[in-house]
Amino acid sequence: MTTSGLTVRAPASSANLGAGFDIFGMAVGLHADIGTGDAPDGAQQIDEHHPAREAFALLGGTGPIWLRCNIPMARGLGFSGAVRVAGAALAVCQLAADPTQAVAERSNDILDVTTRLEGHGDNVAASLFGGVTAYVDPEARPFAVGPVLGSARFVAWIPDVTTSTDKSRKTLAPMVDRASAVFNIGRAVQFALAFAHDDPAMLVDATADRLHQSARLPLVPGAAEAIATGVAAGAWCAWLSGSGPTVGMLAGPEVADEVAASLPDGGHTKVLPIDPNGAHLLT
Ligand SMILES: Nc1ncnc2c1ncn2[C@@H]1O[C@H](COP(=O)(O)OP(=O)(O)OP(=O)(O)O)[C@@H](O)[C@H]1O
Ligand SMILES: N[C@@H](CCO)C(=O)O
Repeated sequence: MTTSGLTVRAPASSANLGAGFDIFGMAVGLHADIGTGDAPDGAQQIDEHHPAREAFALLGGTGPIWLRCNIPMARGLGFSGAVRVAGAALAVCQLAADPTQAVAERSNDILDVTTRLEGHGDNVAASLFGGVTAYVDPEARPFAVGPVLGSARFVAWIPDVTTSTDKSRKTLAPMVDRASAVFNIGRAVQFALAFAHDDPAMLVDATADRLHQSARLPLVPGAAEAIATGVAAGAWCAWLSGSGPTVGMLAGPEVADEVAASLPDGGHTKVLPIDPNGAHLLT
């Protein structure tokens, strides 16, 4: 809390995780803080057109709000999902008799409003609940994340270009063939089983995809190379993060820096933890 207001934090997210298009999400250690009252250093007041403000207003929030955020926009790291979740969560805290319980008590409302605003629930489920999630309409199903995969590092290769998620979705074919559907179902199950067994070996090849990556990867120079190079350097798996342009990968903590160092020019890298917490009131 600031001296005169409330502050809510929500993490960035990587969506799809390969085969789980519009389903899987992973919260990662970059954050959007949104608050009422005095804005701290580095924060900006946000206007009525901002995605966070829309979510805040839809859940009954009133008055000026500010944003402080280290999530890059339009890079496939769930900026819009995180700020919408933080805005919606701030509204329920503002309205609650006990703000400390409000995000948990009204998580269904936050998920519902932010999914409608986003048009898909994968990013917001991860930003709201933390960890690794499956959005199975209309609910979010958090994965159990055991000690081995809980200590994994999310290595991000973040190109200098941006991708509009809305525009990118419109370029995807509306129909998929049965073989591609079967391929993706198998990989998505494999990915979920890797977490159920806390077994990184099962992640190998689990992020292959035939629903969206083949259309999107050619639009990002260096992205296919980043996937191949990261896996060759020791990452268990790699995928196009959300609609891109970022490539995400999971690696053990002992090789994560080496994986990051191997990635091609044309993007900067970050080595981040999986964020286990999701949206919460900062104390
Ligand atoms: N100040 C603002 N006012 C209005 N809209 C904004 C503002 N800041 C950001 N946005 C909107 O936020 C969205 C961010 O882009 P987009 O949803 O494509 O990327 P992202 O959330 O970072 O990535 P992804 O969902 O692929 O992980 C855009 O729709 C942009 O118009
Ligand atoms: N599932 C969404 C995620 C966007 O971050 C997409 O791939 O368009």
